[in-house]
Amino acid sequence: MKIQNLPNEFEMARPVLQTIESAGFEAYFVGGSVRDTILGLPIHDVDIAASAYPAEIKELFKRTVDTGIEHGTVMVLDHGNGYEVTTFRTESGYQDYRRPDQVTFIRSLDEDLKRRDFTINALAMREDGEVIDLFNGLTDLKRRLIRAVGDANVRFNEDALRMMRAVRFASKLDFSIDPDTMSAITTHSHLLAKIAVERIYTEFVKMMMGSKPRLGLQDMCNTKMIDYVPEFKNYLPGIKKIIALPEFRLKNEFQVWGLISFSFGLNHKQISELLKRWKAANQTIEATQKIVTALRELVAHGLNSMTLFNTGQSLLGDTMGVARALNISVDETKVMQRYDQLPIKNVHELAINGGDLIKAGVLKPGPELGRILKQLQSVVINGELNNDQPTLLEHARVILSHERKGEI
Ligand SMILES: Nc1ccn([C@@H]2O[C@H](COP(=O)(O)OP(=O)(O)OP(=O)(O)O)[C@@H](O)[C@H]2O)c(=O)n1
Ligand SMILES: [Mg+2]
Repeated sequence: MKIQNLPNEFEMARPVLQTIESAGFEAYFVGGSVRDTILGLPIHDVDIAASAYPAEIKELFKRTVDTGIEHGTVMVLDHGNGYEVTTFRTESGYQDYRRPDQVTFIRSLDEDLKRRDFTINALAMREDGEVIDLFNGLTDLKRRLIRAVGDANVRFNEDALRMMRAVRFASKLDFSIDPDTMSAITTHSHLLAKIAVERIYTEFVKMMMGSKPRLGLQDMCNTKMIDYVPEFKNYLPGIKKIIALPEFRLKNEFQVWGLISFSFGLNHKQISELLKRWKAANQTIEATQKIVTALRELVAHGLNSMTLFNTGQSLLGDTMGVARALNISVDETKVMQRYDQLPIKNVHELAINGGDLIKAGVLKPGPELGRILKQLQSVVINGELNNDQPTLLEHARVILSHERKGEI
C-alpha cells in the first residue's frame, strides 16, 4: 500500500531519510506516526529507523545529539527540528521483564519489525509513502484489532508493560484485543508487579484519556492486571463504579485523577497518599484535591464563592468535565458566570497587602499578617465588604480589636 498526501511532519523529515539512503543505507518511518496516519489521526512526532549504525548516522549529519545512543538512538537536527533516528536492532537481555539492557544493532528491517509489540505498531513506511507490512498490521487496523507480533507470550515476557500498552491502545483507538493476545495477558498479568509504577502511570493515564476508558478498566479486571497494580489495592469497588458509568471522555490527567478520587470516595489526605504511591507530581495532587472538593460541593449544595476562588477557572473547567463524566447535572454556564462575577480572582487583586497594613500601623511584620489578609480576602470574596483599601483597613482594625477584647 502506498499512502498519498503524507502529513507535513513526514514531508519535513523526508530529507533526513533521503540523506541516509543516498549513503547506501535503508531508512523508514516507524511506530505510532505511521499507525496514526493510516487511521487518519493527527500525529505529534515521527520516528525513523535505519540500517545505519549510530556512528554512521553521526557522520552523515552536521548536527546530532546522542539522546539514547546506547539503545541506538541519535537525534538529527535539521532545519530547526529534531528527528530521532534509531538503528535497526534486536533486543536481548531483558531483565526482570523490563526494558532490554542490551540491544544488538542489525542491518535488517525484518528483524527490527519482528521485535515490536503489536502488528499495528510494526509497520514501516518509506519516504515515498510505501508501507511495509510483514505481520498484517494493515488488516488489523481495518479490523480494529490489537494483536501481538508473533507469540504474544514472548512479547509480554520481554516487556510486561506491553500488557498495559495493549489496553491503552484498545481504549485510545476503540479497538478490541485479539483473543490470543488477551489470553496471554491473563497468563502473564502477574508480571506487571515488576514494572516501575511511573511507567504504568503513563500508560494508565493515556488509557483513561482514550475513547473507551471503561473497557480498558474492564480489561484490566478481566485479565487480573488490576490485582498487580498495588496502588489500586482495596479500591476495586471504586473501579467497578467507574466501569458502570455511561460512556465518558476525559481531557487531561487532572480529570482522570479527579474522577478516580471522587469515585473512590477519597478525602484530601487519602488523595495525597494514593497519588504519592503513584509518584504523581505535587501539582497533580493539589489539582485533584481541588477538583474533588468542588465536586463534593456541587453534589451537596452548589459551589460556594470561596471554593470557586480556590479552584480557579481552569480547574473549574476540569471539574465540569469530571461532573459530566460522573453524570452529575450542573448548570455549567451559571457556574462560570458566578466565577466571572467574583470580586477578585487572585490574591493580588485584593485592594490591600501586608505592606499597607504595616504602613497604616495596624500590624507589625509577622505571621499575624497572613492570617488577617486571609480573612480580608474571604470577606471580599463572599461579597460582605467592598474591595477598597479604607474599608479593608477599617475591617482589619475591627477584627484585631475584637480578638484582643476576646483575649482579655
Ligand atoms: N514496550 C514497547 C514500546 C515500544 N515498542 C515499539 O516502539 C514504537 C514506538 O514506541 P512509543 O513511542 O512508545 O509508542 P507509539 O506506538 O509510537 O505510540 P505513541 O502514540 O504513544 O507514541 C512502537 O510503535 C512499537 O513498535 C515496542 O515494541 N514495545
Ligand atoms: Mg511514539
